[in-house]
Order: sequence, then C-alpha cells, then structure tokens
Amino acid sequence: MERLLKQRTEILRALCSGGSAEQLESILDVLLSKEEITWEDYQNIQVTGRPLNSNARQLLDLVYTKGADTCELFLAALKQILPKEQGAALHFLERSSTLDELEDTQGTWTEMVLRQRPSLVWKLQGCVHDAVDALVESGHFSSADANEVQLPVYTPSQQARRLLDHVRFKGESASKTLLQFVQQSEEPQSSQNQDELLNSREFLKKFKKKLRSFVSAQSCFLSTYGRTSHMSLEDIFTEVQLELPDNKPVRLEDIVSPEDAVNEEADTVLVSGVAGSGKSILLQRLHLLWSQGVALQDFLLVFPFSCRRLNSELRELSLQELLFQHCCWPDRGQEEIFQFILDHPRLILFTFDGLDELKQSFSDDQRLCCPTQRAPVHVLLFNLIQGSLMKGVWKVVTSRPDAVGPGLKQHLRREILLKGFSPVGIESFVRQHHRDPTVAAKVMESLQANTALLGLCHSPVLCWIVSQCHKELLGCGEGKPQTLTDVYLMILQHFFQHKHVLENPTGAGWLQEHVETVLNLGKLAFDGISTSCYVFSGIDLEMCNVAEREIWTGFLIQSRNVSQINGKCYEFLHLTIQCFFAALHFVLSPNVERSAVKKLFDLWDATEKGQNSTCFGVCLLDKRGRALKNDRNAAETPNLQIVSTFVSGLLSQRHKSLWLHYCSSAALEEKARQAAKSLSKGMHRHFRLIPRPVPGEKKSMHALPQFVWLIKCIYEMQDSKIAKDAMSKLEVDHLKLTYCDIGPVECTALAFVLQHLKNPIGINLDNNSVGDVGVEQLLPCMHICNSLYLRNNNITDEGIRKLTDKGVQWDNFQKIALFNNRLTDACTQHFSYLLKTKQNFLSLRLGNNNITADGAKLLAEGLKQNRSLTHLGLWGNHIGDEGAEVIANALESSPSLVWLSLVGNGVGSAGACALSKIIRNSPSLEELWLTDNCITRTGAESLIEALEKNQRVKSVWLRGNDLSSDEVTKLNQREPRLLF
Ligand SMILES: Nc1ncnc2c1ncn2[C@@H]1O[C@H](COP(=O)(O)OP(=O)(O)OP(=O)(O)O)[C@@H](O)[C@H]1O
Repeated sequence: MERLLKQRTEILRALCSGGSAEQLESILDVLLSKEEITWEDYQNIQVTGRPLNSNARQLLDLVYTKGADTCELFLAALKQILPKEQGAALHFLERSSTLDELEDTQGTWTEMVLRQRPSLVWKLQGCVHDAVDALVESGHFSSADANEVQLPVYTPSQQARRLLDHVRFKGESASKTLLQFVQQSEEPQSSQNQDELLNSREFLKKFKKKLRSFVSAQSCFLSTYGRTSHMSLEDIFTEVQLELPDNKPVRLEDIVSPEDAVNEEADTVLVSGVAGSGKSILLQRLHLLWSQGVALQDFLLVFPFSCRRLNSELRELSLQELLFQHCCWPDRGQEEIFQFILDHPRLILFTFDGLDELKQSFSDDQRLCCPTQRAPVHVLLFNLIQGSLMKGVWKVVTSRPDAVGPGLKQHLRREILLKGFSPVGIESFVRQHHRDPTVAAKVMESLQANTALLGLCHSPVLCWIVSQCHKELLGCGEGKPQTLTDVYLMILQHFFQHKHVLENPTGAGWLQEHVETVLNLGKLAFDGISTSCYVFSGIDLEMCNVAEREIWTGFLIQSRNVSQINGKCYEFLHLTIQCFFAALHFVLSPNVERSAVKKLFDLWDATEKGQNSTCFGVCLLDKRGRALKNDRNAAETPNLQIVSTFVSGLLSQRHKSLWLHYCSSAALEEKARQAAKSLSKGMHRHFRLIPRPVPGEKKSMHALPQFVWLIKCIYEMQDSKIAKDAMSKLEVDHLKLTYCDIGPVECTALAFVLQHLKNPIGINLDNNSVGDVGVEQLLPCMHICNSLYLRNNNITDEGIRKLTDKGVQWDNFQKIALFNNRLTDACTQHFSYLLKTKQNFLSLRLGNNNITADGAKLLAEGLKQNRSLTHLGLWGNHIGDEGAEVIANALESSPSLVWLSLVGNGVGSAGACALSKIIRNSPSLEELWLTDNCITRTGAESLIEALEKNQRVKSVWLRGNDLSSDEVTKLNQREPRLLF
C-alpha cells in the first residue's frame, strides 16, 4: 500500500501515457475478473466524458481504500500490462508478484465471461463484428445493441469491452453463445467455410483473385537467373531438406501447421537457414503453390513481404496501408476487406522474407495493438510477429540463424531449419538445370570426382553457380575448384566472358578488361554491407561510378517492387555475391588500408566479447570522407564473416597472382600476412577459452561458432603452414562440435586443419548434417582421431563403406558411435571387415538404425574373429531372437567384451536364453542391457541360471519386458543383479 502512495505520480503517468485509455481499461479488466472491484466500482471509474487522468485517480483512490490485497493485485496487473520499458521505469514493480492464470472451466456462463474478461478482450479484438452478428442472429442482441457496441469512436479493444458489458446484462444464454463463438473462431476454418464467406462477399472474391494473380506473377520466375535466362520456378524448383530442431523432417506443405509447437500461444513459424540455403525460394514456392490452389488452402488471403523491400519504406504506416500498399491494392471495398481481415485472422497468412536484412534488430518493447494506428514499419512487423497486433494471423518468417536472438525465439510457435539440398537434391537440380542429359551426366561426374565441390553444392546458391558455370567446370584441368572463393571466381569469370570456354578458370588475363567494373561494383557492395544496404538507387550507382554497361554484366538485377521517385533500383544477384564484391574491394582497392584486414578479422573477437564491432566502419571513409559507423553489428556479423572468408580466399597464394597487375606486391603480401596472423591469433585466443579439465577427466573443448568460421577461413587460404600453426596450440583430448551446423563444407575445412594435430583426439560431431559426403571429407584427418561420434547425421551405408575402407589403416581409430543415422544391414559387412582387420578396435555403437537379423549375421562374422572389442551397442534395431542368437554365438568366447546393449530389439525369451550363453562363458562381461525386449519369465529364468555361474557380471537390465510386478519382485529377490 505504501508503494502505491509513494509512487502515485509515476503510476498515474504510466496509466495515462500517450492519452490512451487502453492501459487503465486493461487493469480494470483484470480487477473485475478477479472480483477485486464490483460493477458499480467499475462504472464509477469509467465515466464517459471525464478526463482520463481523473478516471485513473479515481481508480487509485479506490484500490487504496480496498486494502493491501487489492493493492498487491493492482501492482501485479500493472506489471503485466505496461510495456516492458515503462514497467522497468517503475522500479518497485520488480518486487510485485505475478498474476496466476487459472484454468477456467467452472461456474455459470456469466461468471466465466467475467473471469475470462482480459483474455476475451484480447481474443475478440479481431472479430467483434462477427461476434455481434452471432449474438444478433441468436436473438440476444438488438440492432441498437449492435450499433452501440461497434461505434466507430471505439478502438477494437474498447469495442470488445463494450460487447462484454452488454452480454453481462443479457444473461446466461448470451454469455454461453459468446463463449461458444470464441471457441469456434479459434478453430481453423475449413475451405468449405471459406467458400461460404466468399460467396457472401463478392468484392472479397475479386480481391482474392487479384491477390492470387499478384502473388503468382511475383513467384513465377527466379530473380537469381537475372538476364542469363528466364527460368521458371516450376522448372527448377528442387526439394530442400527441412527439419525441426530435433531432426524430425518436415514437408514444405506442412511448414504452417499447429503440430510440434514449442509455444502454443504463438502464431509465428520461423524458417532459418544460412546464406544461400534457399529461404527466399522456399517462400516463393509456397506463394506459388497457394496461388495455384495447391497448398495452404486453409488461408483465404496470403500477403508476401520482403524485409529488404520494407527497409525502403520510411513512412509510418497503419496495418491496412502496409497490406494494401506493399502487397495488392483492392479495387473495391478496401475498408470491408480490411475489416474482414481483422475479423478472420485465422484465414490470413503473412510471410516475411529475410528478417536478418531488416535494418532494425527484433525487439518487443514498443507495443502496438491497434490495427489503425500508424507506426514505423519495423514496429508493425515486430508487433505482428509477437502477436500483439492481429493475434491469430499466421506468420512465416525467414532469417539467417545468427540473427535470431532469444527475444524473437520466445514468440515463435516453432522453428524449422532449412538445410539446403540433399545429395539426391543436388543431382535432381543439375538434371533440371541441364535439359541435355549428356551435359547433366558430365556435370555430375565431375562433381563425384571432386567431393569438396560436391560438398559445396549442398548449398543451393552454390549448386546454381556450379551448374551455371559448367563449361568452365568441365574445361578445367588441374586447378579444380575446391573452395568457396574458387566457385565465386568462376562465376565472376563466367559473367565477364559468358560464352567463351577457358582452359583454366583461375588463370589470369580475363580480369584485365574488367578490373574497373570489379572495383566499381566492389565499392558499391562494400558501402552497402557497411550500411546494411542491399538495394541501390541510381544515385548510389553513380557515386560508385557504376556505368550502365556495368549493370548489364549480370551481377546486378533490377529490384522488384521498390518504388523510387528517381527511377529504377538495383540489387546484387544474391547477397553472397555482394559479399564477394565487397571482399574484392578489400583486396584490390587502393583506398583500403592494409590494417583494415586486421580490423575485419578482429571482428569475431569483438562480437564474442559482446562489444560493438565497428571494424567495417573504420575500414574506410564514406562518400563525404567521414568514417562510416555501423550500429547494428550483431546482425551484420554473418555478412562480415562471409566477406572475410572471401578475403582469405582471394589473398591465398593460389589467387594472389591474379591481382598483381592491379596492386603492389608489397601491399598484397602485407594484407595476406595480416590475414594469416589474425587467423592464427584468433584460433589461439579461442583455445585459451577452453576451461581446465576437472581432475581425472579428459580435457575437452566445445567449439564456439567462431571456431567454425576461423577454420573455414584457414581452408580458403589453402595454406598448410597456417593450419599447422593454428593447431600447434590445441592441446585437448576431445573436440566437441555438437549442434554447430557442420555440413560437408565444414568437414572439409575441419579435416584441413585437424590433420596437423600432434596427438590423437576424440571428435564429437553429434547432431549436425555431416552426411556421406561429409564423412568422406573427414578422411584426411581420421588418422589422428581415436573416437568419432556421429549421432544424428544422415549417414548411410555408403558413407560407412568409405570410412571403414580407410579406417582399417588408422592405428589410432578405436571407437565409433553412429546412433540415429540411416544405416541398414549393408553397413554391417563393412564393420565386420573392420573388426576382423583391426585387433585394437574398442567400441562400436550403432543404435537406432535399421539393422535386422541379416545384418546381425554379417556382423557376427567380424565379432567372432575380433579379440579387442569392449563395447557393442545395437539398441533400437530389429535383430529379433534370430539375430540375438548369432550375436551370442559370436561373443560367447570374446575375451574383451565388457558392455553389450540390445535394448529394444524384440529379442524375446528365445533371444534371452541364447544370450545367457555369453553370461555363462564371458571372462570380461560386466553389463548386459535387455530393456524393452518382450522377454517373459522363461527368458529371465535362463538369465538367472547363467548369472549364478558368473559373479563378474554386475548388472542385467530387464526393464520394460513382459513380466508382472509380482514376477519382477520375486526375480529381483532371487537375483539382485537383474535390474528392473
Ligand atoms: N529449392 C530450390 N530449388 C532450386 N534452386 C534453388 C532452391 N533454393 C535456392 N535455389 C537457388 O539458390 C539461390 C539462392 O537461394 P535463396 O535466395 O532462396 O537463398 P537464401 O537462403 O534466401 O539466401 P540469403 O540468406 O542470402 O538471402 C536461388 O536464387 C536459386 O538459384
């Protein structure tokens, strides 16, 4: 109570801020719903025509006179309702308790309406019109009631409150009708319902048609192909890999689904993926499917937005203006259509492409819930995402993963990870790109022969470049493209020289004629990256001396749907191409000082320490000679990292000669030296962060994201000396890279550096996307690896074939774990060979794959001849009793086996009886895991009998088998080593 008195002025200010009655009314809703105030109190406070601050004062007086409990509840309501920023200003609110949310399903209908008042106001905002219709139709409301509730002077939330006030006086039946209406409107509407709605509103039908053709026109062609060809999306679209964070695959059509929600209250689905993984194309495809009536048919209207385009909207807009001015203008009935949208949020889908490109980073401190209120576009967007504005509308947002912070995550219904093309996808893309099957086969052949490049092709943008440059690719002899920089140099050359086939894509000569263009476009790209600018006006082009003919080289395309008073706007074909040109500027421009390279590479350190990285800004001067400053560093970091990866590649020994005609050798050497030094230093700094091992435990390092970036840069430099130097200081027994987005490309880089380690190491790559191509890429460093963990990595028998082929020669290699991959019986012959050949192999874990009795038979061949294996895990496969028997026969005389798991393999009692053999005869076994195996009393008796003969065995796990609780008690009393 004391707090209320002391802070009265601040509370009053907060309640009346902005002149809106919303906060006061929201608090009244809570107090009413908790029955802390009566209806009479409510009417005494809400006096129409009286100034807002008088109403607020009246409320404070009342709360004070009601005593301590009411004051406490009032403060809790205030804490909940005030926007975070404002709440934080009232320090004492920190200490106030939070409101309990009660599950409300009891009492009369009228009581329920009262208790649910705050949430009903929220839910009804978007559909007051329909709720009133329902009450009029059911005879509870007269037309006068309807008009009174919907007076245009009220905001949507006020209309909702007036509706609830009216319902209260209409009795039980009206309250019931209202609650049923709210429940129904929360359920998704069927397409049949949509048809009825459309038929009743002719103008809406017309708008849907117009929107469909607008969306279809926007989605038909791929912009990336620019002037090189007019490729239709239908012709080239290739399936991409989509997964939930727990690796569960998701189909494109199921992206918008209520399933697998991490936050049931949220309506925003995030699709995240690295640069060039195909996010924009995925949305384009979804839009097209909707416009063709093939997918997303639960949505009547779909509004596509591009954050890149929204950046150029400098006006404050209302939601209505945002929808119609940026998407599709209705010819008729604009107001009615908008009202329809407000009333049927569940029938509407918004998509926002490239949230990472928005100039402002996501924040939820500026609340907005009124759809008619104007606000800066990013504020509208953020409020839509978090659901304060137009709750119930589904949103699909795409972004690079680095730009998604915890603030945004809490508003997501679910996140879907986009992982680019699968190996099958790469082939299918190449075949679609080259209609001539001979050419397609040749491209595929050259990719199979160059797996580093094949690895790069999992990224759709790289797959496109490689296919586009097939002539250069097929024509190249020794200098096969291996790195990201090689591939982008190939497209650079391709666009400059189109139709000419050159012998060596990285050879000099072709650049001479075009160096001016490279410098001009480089400057444009560089300035753009440093100011988060991806769309360029004619003036921007002029400032960087980009001439008309340079626009037509193919690297720039005309922006769609960006209105510019002064004419056309342009953007780079793809953001990664902009990054590549920015890197060329770094290397070639005389205006970039040598120290700029160091500053660029030091950015990782700054971001790691949470500091602002202004490196890019201080690297050069702006158009007026002032240092550029970048104020959204976190979001820019991914682009800067791509730039620095390219800079590493361009400064590598193999490409340096290309630039010698245009810059001094000394300057180039210095830049390359700076880059190499920064990378080594960065790596060593990273190693210093490794915590000291707990006594008795192995020293292990969990790589930070910067580690992956650093090794990729080192790989681009293709300099073993740098790799050696970087690794010289890594002294760990175990390197953990779990959940680090490691795909084949990262595996190539990892192997490039790790092969220089001096001492054997364990490598944990659990939960990544290594795949078979990645496994192959790891081979060069496997001689130094003693244990390899690859849980959840999409590996098939083919990957295992390649690994074991070489694995038999590596002395250090002793353990492998492959839980949850795509292995079948075919892999077991490879492991069998490995076990036969390698008599120091210790641990083989193949849980949760598809191995049956046939696989077990093949494996048993190897097990029989092996004298070293201590751990064998086959849990979650399907070997059955037959498989158990062969395994038992193979292992009964093993001198080394300590641990065996056949959990969940349907071995049954027959299998258990067979496995008793191992218990009886093994000189080393300590643990046998037989959980979930349909074992009955017969099997258990056999195990007990065997255990009596072997006191060395410590435990046999039998949980989840076919034994009654009585049997379990008795068996356990007889043999405590049986664990249930
Ligand atoms: N599913 C696909 N089928 C065919 N080609 C694709 C597909 N996805 C992407 N591509 C090719 O890759 C290019 C890059 O894709 P896209 O622009 O969608 O990537 P992005 O993830 O949005 O990249 P960024 O984060 O840099 O904006 C496309 O222009 C196209 O050439």
